[in-house]
Amino acid sequence: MTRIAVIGGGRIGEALIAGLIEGGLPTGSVVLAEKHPARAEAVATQFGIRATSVVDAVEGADVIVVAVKPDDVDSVVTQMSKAELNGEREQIVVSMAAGVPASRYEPKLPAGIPIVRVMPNTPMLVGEAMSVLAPGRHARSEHIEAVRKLLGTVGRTAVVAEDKIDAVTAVSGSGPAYFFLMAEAMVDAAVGLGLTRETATTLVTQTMVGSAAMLDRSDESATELRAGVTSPGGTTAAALAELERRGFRAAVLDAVEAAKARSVALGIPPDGTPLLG
Ligand SMILES: NC(=O)C1=CN([C@@H]2O[C@H](COP(=O)(O)OP(=O)(O)OC[C@H]3O[C@@H](n4cnc5c(N)ncnc54)[C@H](O)[C@@H]3O)[C@@H](O)[C@H]2O)C=CC1
Ligand SMILES: O=C(O)[C@@H]1CCC=N1
Repeated sequence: MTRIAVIGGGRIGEALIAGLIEGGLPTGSVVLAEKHPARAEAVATQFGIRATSVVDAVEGADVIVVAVKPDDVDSVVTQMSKAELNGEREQIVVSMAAGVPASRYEPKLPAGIPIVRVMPNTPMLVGEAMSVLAPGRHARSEHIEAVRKLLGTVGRTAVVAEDKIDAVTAVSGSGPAYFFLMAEAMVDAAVGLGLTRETATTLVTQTMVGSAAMLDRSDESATELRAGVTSPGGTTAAALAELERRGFRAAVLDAVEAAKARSVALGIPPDGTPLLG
C-alpha cells in the first residue's frame, strides 16, 4: 500500500489529507509533519492520522508531499536531507509550492530522486481538485503515473512541462479565488437589490454550480453558452455591456498575468541566487 507523508498541514495539506481519506485511503497510510504543534494536533485528530517529525514522516513514505510556503521549502529540504531516503523503496517527492523549481530540491537530496511538481487547488477538499503535474528531470513516466493515480482520487489531473507551471498556477492554482471573488461581489449586489444574504448566497452558489456543470458536460464553449443566456435587448445583454464597459475582460487578463509573474518571482530563492529551473 502506498504510504504518503504530507509536510505542512496548512490549507493545501489539509485539503489533500481530507481528499485522500474521503477517497478511501486508510488513515494509517497518511502521516503528517507540521511545524506548529497545535495545528499538527488539530489536523491529526480531525482525520485520525499520525503527526510526527519531518525525518520520521519521510523515512517510511513512498510519496513525500511538500505543502509548505515557498519560503519554507529550503528548510524542509534541509530537514529531509537528514533522513534515510531512497532506502528499500523508490520514493517520489511531490512539491506543491508555487514557483519553486524541482531543481531547488536536488542539491540536498539523494542523486536521482524523482521530483514531481504539482499545482493543485483547494477544491481538493471536496474531491474536485485540478492538479497539474510537471516532471522534474529525474521523474520518469512511472513516477508521473503513480502521482496521477494518487491525485486522481481527489479530482482531475493533467501533465505539462515544467516551464508551463507558472501559467497553470495563475489559472487553476489561484483560479478558485477569482470565482469566489465573483460570488462575493454577486452576493453583495443581490443584497443591494433587496434580497436577504441567505437567499442571495443560495442563488449565487447554485448559479455557479449549474454553470460549472454546463461548462463541464456540454459540447458548447463558454462563448456559446454565454450567448445562449443573452436574449437580444434583454437583461443579460444589459449586464454584459456594463461589465465590458468597465473592462472586465482586460482586468481578468491582467490579473492572470500578474499571478503568473508572481509565481515566477516566488521561485527566486530568498538569497536571490537565480537557479536553473
Ligand atoms: N492555498 C492554495 O490555494 C494553494 C497553495 N499552493 C501551495 O501550497 C503551499 C502551501 O500553501 P497553504 O497550504 O495555503 O499554506 P499554509 O500557510 O496554510 O500552510 C503551510 C503549512 O506549512 C507548515 N510548515 C512550514 N514550515 C514547515 C516545516 N519546516 N515543517 C513542517 N511544516 C511546516 C506551516 O506551519 C503551515 O501550517 C504553498 O507553497 C502554496 O504555494 C498550491 C496550490 C493552491
Ligand atoms: O496564492 C498562492 O500563492 C497560492 C498558489 C496558488 C494558490 N495559492
